[in-house]
Amino acid sequence: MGRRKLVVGNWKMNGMRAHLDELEAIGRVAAAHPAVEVGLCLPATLIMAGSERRGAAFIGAQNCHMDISGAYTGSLSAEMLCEAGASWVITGHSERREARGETNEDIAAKSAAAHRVGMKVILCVGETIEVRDAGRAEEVVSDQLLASLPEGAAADWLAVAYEPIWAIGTGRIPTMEAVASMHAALRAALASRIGADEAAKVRILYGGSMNGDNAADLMALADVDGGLVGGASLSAAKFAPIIEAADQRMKAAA
Ligand SMILES: O=C[C@H](O)COP(=O)(O)O
Repeated sequence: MGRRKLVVGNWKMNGMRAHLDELEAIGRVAAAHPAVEVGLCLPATLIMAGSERRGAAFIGAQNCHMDISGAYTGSLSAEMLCEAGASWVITGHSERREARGETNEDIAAKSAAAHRVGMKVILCVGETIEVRDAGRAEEVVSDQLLASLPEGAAADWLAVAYEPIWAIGTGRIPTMEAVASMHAALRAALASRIGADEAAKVRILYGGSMNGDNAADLMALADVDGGLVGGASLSAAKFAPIIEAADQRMKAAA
């Protein structure tokens, strides 16, 4: 049995209650493509309302704290997000690694905290353009993955998202060969830690300027198991072709 494609929108710091109509429309697209697992990682303010109108899409969060509770003004625990309706959480997004100084250790701890309350995790990794140009992308990103991988990582609760930082929101993506090679390297890195059988079940998503024009090519690559989508997930009209591309690949592989 192959890996089920996973297509997740990351709304980042976008979305007010007025956008819940769009979320509902995405939930309907998800319902029309049950072979694909579809989700939306929302700003925390929309998680509760979004989870009531999500249709067949799951709702996720974009970050969580590593502790259960405590004096952390402005932070949210995994348990709080889960109670609000989030079943998944993104950890290690480059926008938090860079701007918030999150370390690999923080990310492993956040991922473990989410798992402890029964949430699933999308763990993000990716290289800068300087690292890519220096020809060190696979080595650096594989090391980053192993350093931020939580204890006991397993395919039933952890997915990985490869997001080249220079491709996020820029309209640029790596060559298909580079994406294929990176995803294979990441699976090999996972295998070295959790064993080849388990690594073969982990879904590895591509993220960074994925859209309706490039999704089919990206998802046709052997180790690309879906996408983590920013800008193109904000409307059902732009997100639907990506979900459809994933559905086509599921049908082609069946
Ligand atoms: O989490 C999503 C990624 O950062 C990709 O964002 P983007 O699709 O807007 O390039």
